[in-house]
Amino acid sequence: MNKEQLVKIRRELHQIPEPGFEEFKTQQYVKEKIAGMPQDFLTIEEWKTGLFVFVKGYEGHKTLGYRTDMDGLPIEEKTSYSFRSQHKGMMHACGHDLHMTIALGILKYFAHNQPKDNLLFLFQPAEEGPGGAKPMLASDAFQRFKPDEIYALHIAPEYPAGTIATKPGLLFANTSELFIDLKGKGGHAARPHTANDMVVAASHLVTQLQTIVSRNVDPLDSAVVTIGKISGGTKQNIIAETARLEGTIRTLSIDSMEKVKQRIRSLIGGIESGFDCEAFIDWGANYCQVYNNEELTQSFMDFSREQREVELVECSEAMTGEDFGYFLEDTPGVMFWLGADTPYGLHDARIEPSEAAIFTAVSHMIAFFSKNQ
Ligand SMILES: CC(=O)N[C@@H](CCC[C@H](N)C(=O)O)C(=O)O
Repeated sequence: MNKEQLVKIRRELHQIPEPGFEEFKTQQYVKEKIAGMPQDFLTIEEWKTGLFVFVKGYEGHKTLGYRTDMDGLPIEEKTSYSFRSQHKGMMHACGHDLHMTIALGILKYFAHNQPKDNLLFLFQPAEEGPGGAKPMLASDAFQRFKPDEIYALHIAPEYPAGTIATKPGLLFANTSELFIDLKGKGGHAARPHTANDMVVAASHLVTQLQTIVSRNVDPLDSAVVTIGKISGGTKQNIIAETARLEGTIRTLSIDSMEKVKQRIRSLIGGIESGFDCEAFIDWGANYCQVYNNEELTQSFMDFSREQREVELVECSEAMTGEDFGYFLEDTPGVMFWLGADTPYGLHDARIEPSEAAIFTAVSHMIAFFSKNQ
């Protein structure tokens, strides 16, 4: 696939971001692109709103997996693009449009040039939540095609295009979503003594949650508790009967995740008794850490170091989450960051990743998967 075709695909995908497990147009688009490739070595199987594409190798002694995510985020786009999202309130703000384009670019090459080993391409829905990796891993199709190794990438705004950054072992954190509903008693704004205000209770809780990382987690470990959304009440002169906090927890160690959750339960117990209200916790989707296989990562890094068009960086672990961690629990493999050179971070409405990153990744992964041919 030439650069112009790759850019066209990325821009078309950018315009149709969809939520997790609702990637209907995206799946259709990807299917049409694959249908336009030679079919001789391909077996395609739909899985929910995702796809498995198996490429039969001419020797086929082992199977190498390559996974891309597919979903967008509920963000109103603020880029300068002429090809902005056509789905109001949704945006590819985490690079999944680039990730899918890269997967299609690699796949097209091997649809034309039969690989020695089998390849399995996984187009995975719902990475941003509620998590497509775990059920995809448990699916019959995955168990049938079962890769021996698995690879994936994620764009990294902070590195220049042409950079690949990774490390053996722990790369991304353990995560848990966090939803807390508070229920008190509504009333007239002028009569607070007859009501039980959940805006006040929620405000106290948000402040108390900030003490977990600073006071309860070992300073030499790392954790994050972020409340990304708070809602409650109905009108400025009505005391709120309910409030809801939505957030996420990140920890580098598995033990700290349990400890943070325990502290959240205790603080919520305190809010319930202190504010005479009821509280309900939902931990939402939990993702295990992304842990790169040491040996495969060393060999991927050695290979990358030798490629002149790539700048390899050995990075530190990050507090981002990725349900690709579930594939790595099952199958040895490697995840890496792909430099995409934009001043705006992941999940920012203004992010404009460099499309040059697509070309780097496509040629790098074609060379990597071809290295033993
Ligand atoms: C790479 C990236 O940004 N991943 C997401 C994963 C979301 C996990 C889950 N929905 C949560 O919010 O905990 C991230 O936010 O790190």
